[in-house]
Amino acid sequence: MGSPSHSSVIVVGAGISGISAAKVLAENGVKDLVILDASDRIGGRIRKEKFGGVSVELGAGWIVGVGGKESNPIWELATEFGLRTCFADYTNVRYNISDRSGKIFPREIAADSYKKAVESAIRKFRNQEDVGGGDNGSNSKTDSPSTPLELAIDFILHDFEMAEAVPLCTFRDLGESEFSVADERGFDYLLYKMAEDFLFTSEGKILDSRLKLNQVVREILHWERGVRVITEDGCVYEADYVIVSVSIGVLQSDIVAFTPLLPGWKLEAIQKCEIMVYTKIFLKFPYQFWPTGPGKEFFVYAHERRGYYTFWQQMENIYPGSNILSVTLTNGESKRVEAQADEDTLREAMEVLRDMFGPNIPDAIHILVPRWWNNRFQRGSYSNHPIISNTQLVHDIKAPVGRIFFTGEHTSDRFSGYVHGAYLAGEH
Ligand SMILES: Cc1cc2nc3c(=O)[nH]c(=O)nc-3n(C[C@H](O)[C@H](O)[C@H](O)COP(=O)(O)OP(=O)(O)OC[C@H]3O[C@@H](n4cnc5c(N)ncnc54)[C@H](O)[C@@H]3O)c2cc1C
Repeated sequence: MGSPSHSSVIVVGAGISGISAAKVLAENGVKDLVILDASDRIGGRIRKEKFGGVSVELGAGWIVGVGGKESNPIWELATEFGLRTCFADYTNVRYNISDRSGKIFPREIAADSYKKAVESAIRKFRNQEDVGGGDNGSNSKTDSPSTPLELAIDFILHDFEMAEAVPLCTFRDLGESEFSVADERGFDYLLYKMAEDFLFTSEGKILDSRLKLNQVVREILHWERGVRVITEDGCVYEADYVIVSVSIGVLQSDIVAFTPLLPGWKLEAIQKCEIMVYTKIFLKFPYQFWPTGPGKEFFVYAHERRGYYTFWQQMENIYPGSNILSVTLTNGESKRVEAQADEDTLREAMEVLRDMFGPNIPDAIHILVPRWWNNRFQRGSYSNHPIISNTQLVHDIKAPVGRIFFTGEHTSDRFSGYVHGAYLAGEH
């Protein structure tokens, strides 16, 4: 092993927060930096993959919060770099709910259930606010969803929208519209364009030796005058400061050891932050058998098990003629599906589709099941701070410890969970 390289700053993680942090440093004259990422690419949870002849986004796929009083910086970048997007048309989603026999619930019944679910969520939110952030158990039994329709609506509201029930900053300040990324170059094209400003690139590739991929950080030693970062393959990097941008799930796991240990308040904040697992499964068909057109982009399946292949998107708006459907699972269902063989997932998804569209639809010819929970460099999809911002928790999660700084979507006080939150946290 040669003597360790020394730089001013080491950035751990080349997701959007790590890249935006490094860019701001470079713009401010800090050019001797090193960016280490465990995987073989930049982007982290922004990740495209070729599937069924097009580029699908396994991670972030929507630019959320557009058209409000404040501008969404990711929307600005997308516009500047000509990223192809299309409007995500959720308008009719609550009326496209099928029961297990394929019948669409009548509009008035769906609307009524939806209204009740929103009212109940608002009541719960207000009660939590009154008791200062804790859940006082006010989600009474009578409020709890129990029928397949109620469970489906509860899933849409809580695992998807939330905007209608609680004043999330993203929707309140940035706007209520969402746009799907519909660009063959992928959402991560924005990261390459950002990197071009401060790293050496050629023909769409980053060739700068300051970006080091396949470097799994296992230990961060820190003392009064500097830091030392040690990777799984024994490389040692020294610097004046380190910025850690790995996900909250990675921080909760034992992959990165801090020596000396992080202080108790920091460890407590890290452990308190909840992680959401969110999985988009893609299915490719020989031909399209689902309805298309305005108000048909999303459809919902109501089952007695909450979150069981509930939320579907047809990708005709994004990639016309691609014959691809995507279904979203979350948390327990995501983990269950990650643990089983893809053929079992395909069989389950086909049973659900045959419930909705009848027995004669064709089998899917390909399936793609991302595994965010079992990816040791992610350990989940995004942070889920308690809805009522616990100011102390957010403060502690992002607070530096000596020469160690923390960034990433989970450190954003206003926009945690989102790409724009990660980007702004990195800049900050
Ligand atoms: C399925 C899914 C759907 C989503 N949908 C949306 C959406 O539609 N819109 C939206 O705004 N947001 C969405 N998000 C959230 C969004 O993707 C994230 O908030 C954002 O990309 C996080 O960026 P980050 O830089 O904080 O973290 P990351 O992108 O996770 O970057 C951290 C980097 O650290 C690296 N790393 C981890 N461990 C180590 C280690 N030990 N050593 C070295 N490197 C390490 C990782 O490889 C990774 O590249 C979604 C996320 C997922 C997973």
